[in-house]
Amino acid sequence: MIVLVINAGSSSIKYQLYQMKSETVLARGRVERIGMDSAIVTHEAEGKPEFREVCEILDHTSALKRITDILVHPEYGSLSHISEIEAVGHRVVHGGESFPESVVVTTEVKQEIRKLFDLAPLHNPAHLMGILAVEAILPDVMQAVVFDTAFHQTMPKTSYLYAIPNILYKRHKIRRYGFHGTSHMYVSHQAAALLGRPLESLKLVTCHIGNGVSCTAVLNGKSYDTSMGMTPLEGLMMGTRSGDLDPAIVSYTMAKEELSINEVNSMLNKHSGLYAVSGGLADMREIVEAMNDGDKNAKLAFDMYAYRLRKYIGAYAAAMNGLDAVVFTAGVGENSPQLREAVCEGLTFLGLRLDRERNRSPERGERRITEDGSPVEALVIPTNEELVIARDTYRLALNRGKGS
Ligand SMILES: Nc1ncnc2c1ncn2[C@@H]1O[C@H](COP(=O)(O)OP(=O)(O)O)[C@@H](O)[C@H]1O
Ligand SMILES: CC(=O)OP(=O)(O)O
Ligand SMILES: [Mg+2]
Repeated sequence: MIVLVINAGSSSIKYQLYQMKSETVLARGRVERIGMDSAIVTHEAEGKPEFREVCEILDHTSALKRITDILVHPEYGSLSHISEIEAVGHRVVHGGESFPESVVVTTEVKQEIRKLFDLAPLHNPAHLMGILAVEAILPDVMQAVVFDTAFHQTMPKTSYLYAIPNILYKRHKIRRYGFHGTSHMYVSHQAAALLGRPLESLKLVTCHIGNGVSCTAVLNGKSYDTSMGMTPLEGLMMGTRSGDLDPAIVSYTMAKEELSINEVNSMLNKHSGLYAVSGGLADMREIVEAMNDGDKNAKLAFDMYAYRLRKYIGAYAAAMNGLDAVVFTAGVGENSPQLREAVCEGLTFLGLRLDRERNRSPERGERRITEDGSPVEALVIPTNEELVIARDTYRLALNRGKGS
């Protein structure tokens, strides 16, 4: 069975085309910097030349159209016709409490995803656009959704409740959900394999550092605590999101600046984080470049970002009463040795001894970046949310009696 996986992030769509019987990736690619002045499209397929273009792509729907065109392109594509795709699996960021596991898309599922728009304003709208765009291009294909929130359903009440009146949880399900769960789950399994130890015996802090950023305390293979909360706004500093702040700032800013609820939400989600502190740069590559050119605001943004990561790692080591390894993953975590160094620098007290050369090596793939014998390890593990989504989609398609 051929399965197409769509991972629509806030600023990118990544996709992979799988032959599931052998779990082979037939093609993969990404559209990055969606909605910015120039988007970057990259695509590679087994036995075909690589494809790359820089063009203007304003929204997720146009991005998906570009992807399906490339998949059937005579020179770069892997399919003769788009109908060869038998199932499509989507990443969906917010599943609330309705979806503890992956499901097949139905009218009700789409309604639920829509109901959660307010709780994941940068993501759920993009996911639904993706689902609708696939419906338009492949009306008969089975679609499944795999939720970022599912892995964190194991968090204890002490982690997921807010210290506010309980009626708000009862009435409105106001609690912490956590996100990037598919990624945190995948890298924890890979970390255990790399360390050669059972996951059930490990205390890990997994750091998913992409455009969105979250850390998870993974205790004995389960999510014990995570930095994102009811929405993907809580926790660490991100590309355009503030992360943690004093909640009183919201009403105070609304009063002082005469802002509406939407305006203040937009400020915290789209105009804060690296972007706000650096004075307009949300992309870590640009931050590092500006910082190396002596830009003081970019340096401050970078330092705050790294400092906050270090604080969370320390807090989670305390939460688990110990730490075996810190795992770095996603766009920044996998590709920025400077950031990893800045985070690890202050963790020697925990027994994490970074090996600078290993950290800076251009090697890709899963690897240790600590010195031999370091009591706490640091690992780089490229995430593979797509593989987890493909497997769940395949399982759901087989359950419905579709091909093999
Ligand atoms: N070589 C690199 N050095 C530093 N940052 C990088 C590098 N490559 C990618 N990134 C950063 O990764 C981030 C995007 O990560 P990604 O996981 O793809 O995000 P998302 O899925 O949230 O869209 C961007 O901030 C980008 O600058
Ligand atoms: C939940 C979230 O922040 O996702 P992303 O990192 O893809 O923006
Ligand atoms: Mg992502």
